[in-house]
Amino acid sequence: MENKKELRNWLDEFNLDHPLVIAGPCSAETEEQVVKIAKQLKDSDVSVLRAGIWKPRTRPGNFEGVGALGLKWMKTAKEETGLLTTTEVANPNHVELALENDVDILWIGARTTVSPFIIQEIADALKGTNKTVLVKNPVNPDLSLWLGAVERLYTADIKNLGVIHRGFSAYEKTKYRNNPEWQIPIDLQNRFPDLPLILDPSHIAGRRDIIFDLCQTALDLNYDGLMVETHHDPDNAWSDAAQQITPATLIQFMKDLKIRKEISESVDFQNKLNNLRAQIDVADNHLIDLLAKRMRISDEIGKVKKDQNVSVLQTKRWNEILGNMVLEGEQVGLSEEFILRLFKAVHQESINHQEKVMKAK
Ligand SMILES: C=C(O[C@@H]1C=C(C(=O)O)C=C[C@H]1O)C(=O)O
Repeated sequence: MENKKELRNWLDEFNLDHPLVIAGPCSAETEEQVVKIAKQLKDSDVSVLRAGIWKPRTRPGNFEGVGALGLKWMKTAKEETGLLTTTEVANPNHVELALENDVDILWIGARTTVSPFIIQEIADALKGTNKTVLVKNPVNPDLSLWLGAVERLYTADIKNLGVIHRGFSAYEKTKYRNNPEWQIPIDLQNRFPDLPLILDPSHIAGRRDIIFDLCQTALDLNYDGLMVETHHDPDNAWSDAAQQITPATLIQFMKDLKIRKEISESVDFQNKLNNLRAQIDVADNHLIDLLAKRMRISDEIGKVKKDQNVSVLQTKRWNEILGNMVLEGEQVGLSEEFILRLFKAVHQESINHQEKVMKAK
């Protein structure tokens, strides 16, 4: 699959002067709830109503969705508000029921994207339709798995495609429910600039107080849309209560968010940008020289260790460096998260260098 302008045709057809907004409850709970939320979202920037019908849960015993009945409620909501509808499908039976009930856009969840078998089954079930399918990132931070699922659908002749960034699970606990790992969707945009990219801030955040910030970051990174979990009474939602916001809050967010353009024709802006970018280029070259120098020193340490048959990894020394660098970084405005990532990468490269020295005949 190659990048093509046509990849964004389905999105362009919305003819919007703002990002595409998909909103609605985590789960469809009752007909009244679905219709009520849809009505509160109508006459705003929201174009598509979302609701989970089948809810794959991490552990059994939680509310697992109302099932096919909820699709009828979404149809009613669509008739009453004119909003399009979207839901998650996780198998061919879901696809069949969604098609029967006139769901406009289907999305594939993070736990489904990880399985090429199921993606193929879903692709087969969609053959011959012109539905738009949005593929959420897989739970693990793996761009090729994500793009593999998209490609599989594309090859099965499903041409109206998009991706949803919902964050990635991580072993280490952070302030996010799912780590954003912004680098992955940035890489994805590099390879497929015309594949519509939508942020799901709700699943990244897991809590409502950082949703606005995530949305703004996405707009700063040229995302094409937002999919936000929205409930008329978030605290009493049957699933994901902590991360849902009210329709009124979302409507206010859409007023407060700054929509960026990718370029500006202003000559003054171009001059300033060129000047600063030249300074970045110089700084980057310094970084490379410095890293190369550090690795040459590490190679020397490798030789000394080899002579004495001492192990490459020196945990005590490494922890001292890490602790010191976090403190140093803090003083010059570099986040702990960044310092840890940076130095872990530097340490790994240093180890690779020493390994090479140790293994050399
Ligand atoms: C360079 C060394 O070897 C390894 C690499 C380190 C580094 O790159 O800073 C630190 C400790 C060791 O795990 C060393 O022992 O000092």
